[in-house]
Amino acid sequence: MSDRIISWHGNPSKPLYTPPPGAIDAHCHVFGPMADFPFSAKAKYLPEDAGPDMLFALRDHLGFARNVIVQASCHGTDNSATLEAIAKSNGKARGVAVVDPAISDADLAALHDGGIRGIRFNFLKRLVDDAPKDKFLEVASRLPVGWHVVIYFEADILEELRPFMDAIPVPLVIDHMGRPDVSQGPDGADMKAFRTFLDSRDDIWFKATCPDRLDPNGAPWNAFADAVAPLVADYQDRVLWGTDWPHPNMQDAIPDDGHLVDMIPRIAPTAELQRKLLIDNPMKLYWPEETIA
Ligand SMILES: O=C(O)c1cc(C(=O)O)oc(=O)c1
Repeated sequence: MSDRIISWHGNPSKPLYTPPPGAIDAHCHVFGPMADFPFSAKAKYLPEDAGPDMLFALRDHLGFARNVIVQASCHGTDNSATLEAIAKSNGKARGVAVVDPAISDADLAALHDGGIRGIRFNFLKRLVDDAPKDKFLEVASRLPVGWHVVIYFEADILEELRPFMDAIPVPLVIDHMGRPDVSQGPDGADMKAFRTFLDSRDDIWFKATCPDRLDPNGAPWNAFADAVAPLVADYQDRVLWGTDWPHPNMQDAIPDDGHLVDMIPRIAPTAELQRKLLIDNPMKLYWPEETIA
């Protein structure tokens, strides 16, 4: 692999929309810094450094209070960079790890102590070499209490993954809604299939994220807003939101993070929907001890 890439905006705008106090960016990543946390030998992209100081500066600039840091594929199963970012956050970040499925129970417990509350299974062939379902199921059956599984897949393998996902005994969180083709509209085949999946269990959550990845027409992402707003309204107690900063692999269409935040009122138009999306829902998954039972 050769040049390191930059996939994030150098000077994102200040959003016009102000998130409510306590709002959580529930999907973001850190890259490196490489000198301290080298990238995986199996990484499919080699980014410039985008460490915790940059992430927390962006959090403040955009008007958020907390982050959920999802282990990026370029760091493989070494969660040190994610753990270091959580440790530096003064309790304002928690995370999702990617683990070798053979991880010991003691190492899972250590991840919990470091602020991890879930593990991620990635099924995108352009990001990972293999995704062993049998091994994933085994580790999913012995996670620390309160953890969930985050799954990243593309819409064309939703049906194929159903038996596997149905067998996971903890809550599921689906990254980027399983990448529907939002240009099909709110009643398109991909959205319908995703709704059927959501209706199969009441503990499937999803992230209404990544208009930049999912809207083939680009900014201002009208197709994304049209397709996703009804989903947020209908599943308002199970939806999360995040920037996806530093936008892995988006170097050819880098989104302005301020504009991403300005999508929030377009997919969640009322104060109540916004509170659920940005505070109540992510708090239940990541800071449950602070929520009233
Ligand atoms: O679509 C992607 O390229 C992508 C990659 C990663 C990662 O490399 O972990 O995470 C994401 O949420 C999205």
